[in-house]
Amino acid sequence: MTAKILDGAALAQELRSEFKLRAEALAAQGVRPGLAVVLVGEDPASQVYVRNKVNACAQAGFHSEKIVLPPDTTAAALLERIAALNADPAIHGILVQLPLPKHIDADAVLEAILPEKDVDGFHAENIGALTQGNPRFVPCTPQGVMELLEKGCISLKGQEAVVIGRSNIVGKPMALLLLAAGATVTICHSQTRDLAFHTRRADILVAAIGRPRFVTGDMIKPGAVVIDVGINRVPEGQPDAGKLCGDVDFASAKEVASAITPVPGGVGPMTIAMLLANTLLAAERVLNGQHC
Ligand SMILES: NC(=O)C1=CN([C@@H]2O[C@H](COP(=O)(O)OP(=O)(O)OC[C@H]3O[C@@H](n4cnc5c(N)ncnc54)[C@H](OP(=O)(O)O)[C@@H]3O)[C@@H](O)[C@H]2O)C=CC1
Ligand SMILES: Nc1nc(=O)c2c([nH]1)NC[C@@H]1CN(c3ccc(C(=O)N[C@@H](CCC(=O)O)C(=O)O)cc3)C=[N+]21
Repeated sequence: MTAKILDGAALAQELRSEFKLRAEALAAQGVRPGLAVVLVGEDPASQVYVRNKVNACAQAGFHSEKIVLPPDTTAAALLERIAALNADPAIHGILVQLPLPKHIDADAVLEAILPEKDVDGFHAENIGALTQGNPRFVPCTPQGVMELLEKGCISLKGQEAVVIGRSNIVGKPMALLLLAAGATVTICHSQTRDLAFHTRRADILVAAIGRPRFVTGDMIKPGAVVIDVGINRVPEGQPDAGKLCGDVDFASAKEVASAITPVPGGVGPMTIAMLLANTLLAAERVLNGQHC
């Protein structure tokens, strides 16, 4: 058996065409959706992501601003930039690229973003709302995964879902969304005693670990749906060294799973599409006066 490929790149492209139409409709009413992306430092991978986000905005007819600050930027200076973006009516969404340099308290920065402009969904208020089952902005990566599952007609009610990873940006919100959709959810992490015991029980397995090709075919239940969130470089000495790979060993996993997301072309493009979706939502809410 070879698994069906859940094509995130194609679905993201489809969604982005829809967003363009919605942005045009908003612009006709005098509001052009605007996203600000703030990058502190010179990490090359972050630079690529930020460029991709800004390009996606341009293609969909959004206004966007890229704010690049030097690596030695103080927390106070960053907070000042955020305060200015909070007050800027042309900006509906603010994203501060993570990770931030170690000398800056990332939580304090995320809390400084106005909740109604927090298109990443990382502000405590938005996480609280999601936890209570009343979401305002759903974090982009887990939201993208849910869209892919829905598009793939994968039902979640009563299914055993296992999420590997418990980060605030992926693992935890992913588990909350699967739970809300009716799955029975297990969250695994680096202290989990017998990881394979859990993964082999999963009807839906989500890997958000940050370790190249960590999940192998023998850890997967035959027929499971495998979602690979990881974005890693293939280590030296392995086939395709230096290229992008996920947290799942695609070659062995696709022989066992019923459906699987590739890397690249799976969850990553969906994350960017959901960032545009959240920015549109923020702009639509301004037009409809749904906050303040
Ligand atoms: N496709 C996309 O759009 C996105 C992709 N990513 C990618 O997803 C991956 C995860 O990102 P993120 O959540 O930010 O990463 P973090 O490093 O914040 O979290 C990784 C999680 O994996 C767990 N973990 C690490 N090693 C093991 C192990 N050996 N066994 C079991 N669990 C383990 C950690 O456990 P513990 O908590 O105990 O340390 C932690 O909870 C990365 O590859 C990242 O690049 C991230 C964001 C978006
Ligand atoms: N505040 C904040 N919000 C984020 O959403 C956020 C962040 N910080 N920090 C880093 C992670 C990572 N992330 C990705 C987004 C898109 C791709 C993506 O488009 N990947 C393409 C490949 C891109 C390439 O070729 O490098 C793919 O998988 O096909 C990957 C990773 C968002 N993150």
